[in-house]
Amino acid sequence: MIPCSEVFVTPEEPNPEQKDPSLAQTGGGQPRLQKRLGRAQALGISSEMDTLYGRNKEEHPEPIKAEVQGQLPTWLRGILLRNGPGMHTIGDSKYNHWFDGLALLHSFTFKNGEVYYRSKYLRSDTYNCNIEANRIVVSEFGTMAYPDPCKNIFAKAFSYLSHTIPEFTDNCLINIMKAGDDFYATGETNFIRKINPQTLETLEKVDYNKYVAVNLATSHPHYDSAGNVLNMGTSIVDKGKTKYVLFKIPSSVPEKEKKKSCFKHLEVVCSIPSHSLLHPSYYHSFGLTENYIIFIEQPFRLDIVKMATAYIRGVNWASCLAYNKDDKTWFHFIDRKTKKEVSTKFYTDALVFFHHINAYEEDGHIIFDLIAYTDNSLYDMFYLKNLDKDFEENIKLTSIPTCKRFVVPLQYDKDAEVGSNLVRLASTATAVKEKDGTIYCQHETLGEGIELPRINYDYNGKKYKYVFATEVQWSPVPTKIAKLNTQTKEMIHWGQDHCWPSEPVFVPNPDAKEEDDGVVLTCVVKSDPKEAPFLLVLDAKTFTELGRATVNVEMHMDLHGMFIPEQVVKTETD
Ligand SMILES: CC1=C(/C=C/C(C)=C/C=C/C(C)=C/C=C/C=C(C)/C=C/C=C(C)/C=C/C=C(\C)C=O)C(C)(C)CCC1
Ligand SMILES: [Fe+2]
Repeated sequence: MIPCSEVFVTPEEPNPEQKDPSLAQTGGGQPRLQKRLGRAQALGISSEMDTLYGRNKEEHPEPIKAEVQGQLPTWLRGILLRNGPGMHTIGDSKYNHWFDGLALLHSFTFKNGEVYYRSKYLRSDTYNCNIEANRIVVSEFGTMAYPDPCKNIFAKAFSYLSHTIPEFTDNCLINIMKAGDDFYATGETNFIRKINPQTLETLEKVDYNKYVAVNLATSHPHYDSAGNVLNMGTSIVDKGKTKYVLFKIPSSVPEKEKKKSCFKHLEVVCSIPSHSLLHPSYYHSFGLTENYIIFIEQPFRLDIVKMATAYIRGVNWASCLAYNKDDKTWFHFIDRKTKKEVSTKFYTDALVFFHHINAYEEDGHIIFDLIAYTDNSLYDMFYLKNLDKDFEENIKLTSIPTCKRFVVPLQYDKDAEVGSNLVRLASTATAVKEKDGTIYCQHETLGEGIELPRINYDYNGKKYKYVFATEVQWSPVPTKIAKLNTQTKEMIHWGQDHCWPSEPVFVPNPDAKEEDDGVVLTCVVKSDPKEAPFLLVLDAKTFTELGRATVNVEMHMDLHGMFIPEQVVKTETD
């Protein structure tokens, strides 16, 4: 447990006398927490951060019927469940970074042509401790939380020693994962939180570390055809080694063990030693084909010594991430049957990426698509101080998100000449044999200015055509959503004035014959706060609007989510 009783503050702690005394009391049950939350939410509306990103959002735990315009397909039944940061100010303390905010879950339930909206803060230990203390008391990636600010350096050092390995946050704000019959909010630490997808209530806290030695784990797991979860995490300097660990969570457990959690049956698939003991790569997702797991070791690395001393040095963990543009990016391919890594060394130039799009095999090659950058300006762009009222003009990415395709020949003529391109498919991507036997890969660009990519997941690991994504140019403003045809590189778009669409989620038509038979769902928030947000339903083939469900609430900008078909979870009105 995170110790709620300790009084922590963030570095920018204001004068304690400015605090509202009604917020300073400790103890008390849920009603008091609720009251404080209300006040915290009110306090979050500051002129400095009065933007769609920084403003605290109210939760709406009871279903609100949306006003539906247009005709939603009758087969669209289930819950769109999404996650993202909703609260960045607690009492007088503020998070530094948008990705630090407290997780706010929200859902749209589709039933008989009607749509119901609800939202609820994840009651993580982090949330409870912060609200109880009425300040940020648990560190997030971009915000280090401190014990009493009056402590001098020696007191800080003592406090540091008693927190040598601080308990990580369980503020799981990034995504939603299905494991077995259950759903979890996920972040990137060793904790995930079970949630009720209908009521959005927070349930058990799961510590991956009890089942597999990882300190960090991705929030973008994959699912195999049997519904097992495949995920990976980093094990930092454990028994003198730093490694990336791939693990599998079974979709079901034997009948006689039904009461046990599926995590008890978690299996380690394999592990990949890190190129560097003290500088493991940061990664946010990985790839999967029918026969291989793809892990990309990018030169965007955590500095473990810096991390271990961050607390005492008064810096956040994010400052311990560094991109080395002169290093290589290594590709690792693990055979899913043998669990062994392909021995040939493949690499490309330095890049930064967060999202794999899809990957597949063709004629002895592995093809994988990423959204990549040439620097780390994306993370920096989301510091809240950058997202104040003039950010649309002032904040610019120095690297545009680029959809890159790599084509990697697993089977090639071992006697091929040094310097020859081993790619035998129609692509401008290359893979050139080098003197030492390593293979240097260069990408083909499929498109630019898209992020938060989604596909028809039935095509995950298979040859595919379509990417659905949010369109951005050089700023953090999502202006449109796009459908990219990876074969022709054509893009079609949906966008309207003042509309900021979220990550588009593809939902297949149950009778689908083609990859894009279905709808695309996106939450649209308005840049004018007086206008109501809506959930947009597009025909995935043509990107024409089928309908929209408008909800008169202040909706948060979110990150990721999933659609849960009705047969998987009964809808709330059942
Ligand atoms: C949202 C919009 C856009 C795009 C957004 C993108 C590309 C978002 C990517 C999000 C990522 C990479 C989120 C990662 C979050 C990571 C977190 C919260 C990690 C926490 C880890 C902790 C606390 C671990 C500590 C570990 C230690 C200390 C280990 O020693 C655009 C750009 C499309 C525009 C519209 C909106
Ligand atoms: Fe992500």
